[in-house]
Amino acid sequence: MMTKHLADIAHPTIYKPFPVLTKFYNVMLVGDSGVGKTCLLVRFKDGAFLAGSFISTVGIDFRNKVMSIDAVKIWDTAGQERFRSVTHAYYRDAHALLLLYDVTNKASFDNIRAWLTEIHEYAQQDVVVMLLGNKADSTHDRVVKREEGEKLAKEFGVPFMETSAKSGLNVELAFTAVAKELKHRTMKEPDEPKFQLQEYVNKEVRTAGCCRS
Ligand SMILES: Nc1nc2c(ncn2[C@@H]2O[C@H](COP(=O)(O)OP(=O)(O)OP(=O)(O)O)[C@@H](O)[C@H]2O)c(=O)[nH]1
Repeated sequence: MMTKHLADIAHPTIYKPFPVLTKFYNVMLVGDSGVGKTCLLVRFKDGAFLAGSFISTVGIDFRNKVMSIDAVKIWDTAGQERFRSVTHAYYRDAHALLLLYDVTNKASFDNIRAWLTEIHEYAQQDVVVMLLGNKADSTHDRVVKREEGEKLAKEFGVPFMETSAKSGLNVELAFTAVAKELKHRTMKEPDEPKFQLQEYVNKEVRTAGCCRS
């Protein structure tokens, strides 16, 4: 066990206590089963990809991550219908929702409208929602074009990007962007302009297959 000596405590330059984090933003991952919610969380949290056999989330799970902006508590929900009543209970505490579909699965894209209806029903009115087209690395199996995701996002007025839990494409950005928006809302002076989430995303986003990803 580590001990702290009084002599160290008397010299604040030597002993700096850890900063006390007072704020955790709740970020919830939602979308059909198998779209890659758990993988996205693991990629963001640990920088790794969970390849191989697919183990469905049961109910709900969470992980904390301290970012340079602030800390986030990420709630990984089960996409399976049978857990829906469990996950509904968590919506109202969510500050942001990352809504995922899988670019290789048309049904998961078609279900986005139903997910948005559900969000509307159970989440707070001012919740930050971002649409993510995951598995953008799967070039050969892709059935949903990036433009289709962009169009749907525009229709609902939410920011959009494609991600890949496998390659890491835009994963950090998705979480950073919502954390920046939330932080800005909390800290903003009354006369300060609003944080332009969509503009920030447009500036930072990388495209699948592009050399900059
Ligand atoms: N190619 C590719 N495969 C992915 C990606 N993300 C997830 N997968 C695969 O997709 C499958 C499902 O991933 P999960 O993260 O478990 O899906 P989920 O959305 O959490 O599923 P539920 O827990 O049932 O809601 C796994 O076999 C992953 O390896 C990705 O970005 N690219």
